[in-house]
This record gives sequence, structure tokens and C-alpha cells, in this order.
Amino acid sequence: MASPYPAEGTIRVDDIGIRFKRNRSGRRSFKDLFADRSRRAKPGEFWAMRHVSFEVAPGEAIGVVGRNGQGKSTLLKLVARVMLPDEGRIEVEGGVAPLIEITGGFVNDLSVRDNVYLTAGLHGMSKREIDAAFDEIIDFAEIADFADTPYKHLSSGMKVRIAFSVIARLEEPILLVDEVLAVGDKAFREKCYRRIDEMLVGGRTLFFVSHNEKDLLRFCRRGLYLDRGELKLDAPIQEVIDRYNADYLVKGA
Ligand SMILES: Nc1ncnc2c1ncn2[C@@H]1O[C@H](COP(=O)(O)OP(=O)(O)OP(=O)(O)O)[C@@H](O)[C@H]1O
Repeated sequence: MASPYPAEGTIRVDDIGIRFKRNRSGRRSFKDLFADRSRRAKPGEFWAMRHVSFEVAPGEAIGVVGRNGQGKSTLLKLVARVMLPDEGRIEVEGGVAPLIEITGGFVNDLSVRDNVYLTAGLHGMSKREIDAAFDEIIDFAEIADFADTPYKHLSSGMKVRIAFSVIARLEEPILLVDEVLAVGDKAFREKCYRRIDEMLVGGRTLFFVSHNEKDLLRFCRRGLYLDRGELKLDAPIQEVIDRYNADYLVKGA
């Protein structure tokens, strides 16, 4: 008999909406949390995403496409639970390994070593497990000479290397990858992609944001096309790419 409980890696997004202020850096203040949650955007606010619904089964690999500023990163942050929707519900079964806005996840003044322990620890790895994996994590990133360097002194490509290397070691069932890998050099990116292939074979659920068709087609079977804060199309990835290109590709460009 099928289990009544959703399997790890399942994601259910039900009519979510999120609004932002145009003129302030932060989202909501503590005080705002207790204020009236009006369904209308107040002056100076706008809905970055509204009425978005979809379900993801464990092991699905989903490519998210759309022009700049259409809500792709916001959607990943909602799945990662670092943001909450103002409307609707989002249910995520199991932990999420996020390779998004990586510099936000790592602490600038800590060494690479301490950041590895911190991030892996926050995702449930014990100290003993991290001890055992540490050398491999550093080797994969190819930054052995920099293990005790403060994270802030790494180049942007080196930051991506160590972040990917840690995230790829986590046992979380859901993997989120935005365009950060574009910062890595070609050889390292290919190494990361092979690792993502392995993780998909292992049954991970993937959300992959990219403007690169080849990369989207490599990993994803299904696509979500976000446009003006709406989910314009949820379909096989090739269909989603074709529709996006038909809408926005400048002929001959
Ligand atoms: N913390 C925030 N405060 C205010 N506005 C925000 C915040 N985060 C995102 N936005 C706004 O929400 C909209 C969607 O942004 P998002 O980063 O999700 O777009 P995107 O599709 O990932 O874009 P890109 O392709 O450029 O990365 C944009 O208008 C952006 O300015």
C-alpha cells in the first residue's frame, strides 16, 4: 500500500504570492509581522510573484526560465525556506541543499575550514562525518592551500568552488542551483555538472535556474517559465524553452 505521507523531495506550491517594497532594502520588519496582512499591495509595494501553483515529485529535475527580475531566484528562496510567501502555502518535504547566492550562506570572517563545518553542520552532518569528508571537500574544490584563509579573501570563483563542494556532499533530498556556477571556470563547471548528474541518478530533486539552453536540456525534463510574476508555462523543458524564445528572443541577435 502506498504511504499516506509524501516522500522526501516532494514540493507542493499552492497559490503563493510574495510582495516586496520598491524602496527599502529589507523585507518585513518584526513589527510588520504583527500588522494587518492586507491582501492588497500597499503603496510602494509590488507583487513579485502571485497565484503560482505547481507540484514536484521526488527525483524530478526542473529548469526555471524567465527574463531578469521575473522571480526565479525568489522562487528558489521560497523553496529553501529563507523567505516566506505573503499568500498561499508551500510545503517542502525534506531538507534543501541550496547553491544560491552563496556568499550569503558563508561567513566572510571565518576561515574556509570553519565555513565548511558551519554549513555542513547546519545541514545535519555530525562533526565526525565532516572530519571524514573534509579533505575530499577541499580536494574537489581544488583549494587545498586556502583551507585556513578567511573566506572573504577567496576569489569569487574560489568561493563558488568551495560552496558547491560542500553543498554536493550534503544528503539533502532537494538541490537548488541558480546561476552561481557561471562564475566558475569551464573545467570546474563541467566537474560540477558531472556531480549534479550523479546526484540526479541518486534520486535528488533539482531546481535549476539558467539562461543557458544547453545546460537546461542536459539536466531537466520539465520547465517552469516565470513571466511578470506569473507561472506562464509548466511543461516539458523543450516546450518551455521554445515558448520563452518565441516570446522574447530578438530575431538575428
Ligand atoms: N529582498 C527584496 N526586496 C525587494 N525586492 C526584491 C527582493 N528580492 C527580489 N526583489 C524583486 O523581485 C523581483 C524578482 O526578483 P528575482 O531576483 O527573483 O528575479 P530573477 O528572475 O531571479 O532575476 P535574474 O534573472 O536577474 O536573476 C525583482 O523585481 C526584484 O527587484
